[in-house]
Amino acid sequence: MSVQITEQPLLAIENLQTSFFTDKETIRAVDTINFEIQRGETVGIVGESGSGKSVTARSIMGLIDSPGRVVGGSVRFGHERTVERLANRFPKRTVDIDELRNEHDVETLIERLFDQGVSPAKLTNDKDYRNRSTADVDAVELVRENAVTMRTLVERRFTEQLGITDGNDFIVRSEDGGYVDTTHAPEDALRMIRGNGIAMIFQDPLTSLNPVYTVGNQIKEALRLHQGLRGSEAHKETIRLLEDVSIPDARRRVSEYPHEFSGGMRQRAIIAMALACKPDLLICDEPTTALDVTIQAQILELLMDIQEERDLAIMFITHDMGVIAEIADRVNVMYAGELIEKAPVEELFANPKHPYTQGLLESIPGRNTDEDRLRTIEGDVPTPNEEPTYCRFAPRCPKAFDACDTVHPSNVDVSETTADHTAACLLYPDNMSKEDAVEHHRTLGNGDANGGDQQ
Ligand SMILES: Nc1ncnc2c1ncn2[C@@H]1O[C@H](COP(=O)(O)OP(=O)(O)OP(=O)(O)O)[C@@H](O)[C@H]1O
Ligand code: NI
Repeated sequence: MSVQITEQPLLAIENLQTSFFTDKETIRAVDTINFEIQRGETVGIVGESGSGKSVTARSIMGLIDSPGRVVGGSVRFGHERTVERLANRFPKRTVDIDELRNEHDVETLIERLFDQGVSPAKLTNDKDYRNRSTADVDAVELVRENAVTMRTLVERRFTEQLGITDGNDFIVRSEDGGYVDTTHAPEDALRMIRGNGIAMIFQDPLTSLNPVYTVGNQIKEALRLHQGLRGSEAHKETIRLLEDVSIPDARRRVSEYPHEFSGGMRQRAIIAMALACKPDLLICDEPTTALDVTIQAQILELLMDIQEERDLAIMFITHDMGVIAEIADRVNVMYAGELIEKAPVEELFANPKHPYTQGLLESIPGRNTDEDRLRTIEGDVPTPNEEPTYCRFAPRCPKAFDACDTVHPSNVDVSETTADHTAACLLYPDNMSKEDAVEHHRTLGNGDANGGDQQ
């Protein structure tokens, strides 16, 4: 697997918060989560039913409908081709970081924010500055240590507060990599992104295929929309795509209807349709759940092959830890709207830290000594309908103690060997005493450690 190391991730999710406002309550379906996807890698999102996986995917795609809304944070998609195309189409809503840098002095801007009472914790994610007040930190220091740059100011949208943009922008351009923020993009921009930048496949292939058109015609339509192909050119490309996803006898099957395809073949057709958009990121929401185990394995194999060929990044959603082990490079574990553990896949399986992850791993068939007595975590995921001032997993947690009911755990580093492993649990960091760890989380929670920058 070739994971290209570039400064900018392909996708950066920062403090994303999506809620559903029902008559009865506000459901915080995605509650302030942070993660990144690099080019060409597979990031798994795992968690039980109701943990917020699908809402995360739909938030990225700009597909949240009323009564739901993205209420905070950002989703930055950084593929150059998409950024260029959108910047050309929406020039008035594009901000150029390099231009801003020429026009303004970052130090002065930071000082102005300090004067308005903005704390370093809100300006930077840098741990060294998290819990310090503006009185303890000066602008020069932040700039010198690269803890705040023009890019951070733009990303965190202080530009509007500073009056250097109108705050209407959702496209950021820069020599060293720009991005499009899908949470602030209008519908016509989102359609352009969904067309070429990010494609999504769902659990049930039937809902994604129209029963009244042949499979071939539906792929051709995608090719016409996203690549401008028509006629025999489109026909040839359609057959090539069907062959790419290993549909046998593609020349004949191109003119068949979805109901003539088996479940596995339909899912292959859906993947072909997603590929017709030439996406850079493919979001798969439980694409194999409805399939039997053998077919499931074939589809996973297919996705991995395609990924290698096309240098495609994949975000793979599943509740199945076994599937995660097969396909993911890095894993995000979600629980009740929150991201509670994050690690490279080998590290997560060898060294799960959060009691919830440990529970999920114990429930994989074959990992227990006694296979018949499959252990699952007792109870259900609670509906996240209030602000977490406690640990949402505590009621089901075998390791819960008093403080879990009154202190909300933040994600902290949990590994000596990799900086890439975090968990949100009061038991960590485990090089601290329990009391100190709890105190640490209490301060992180109060100190706005995640830099929640928007309402
Ligand atoms: N349209 C909606 N209206 C109200 N609440 C919703 C809506 N969509 C999702 N939710 C709530 O958001 C939370 C997260 O749902 P989500 O579908 O993201 O879970 P999931 O992790 O994808 O679960 P599954 O594995 O079952 O697909 C749940 O509490 C769910 O009830
Ligand atoms: Ni789901």
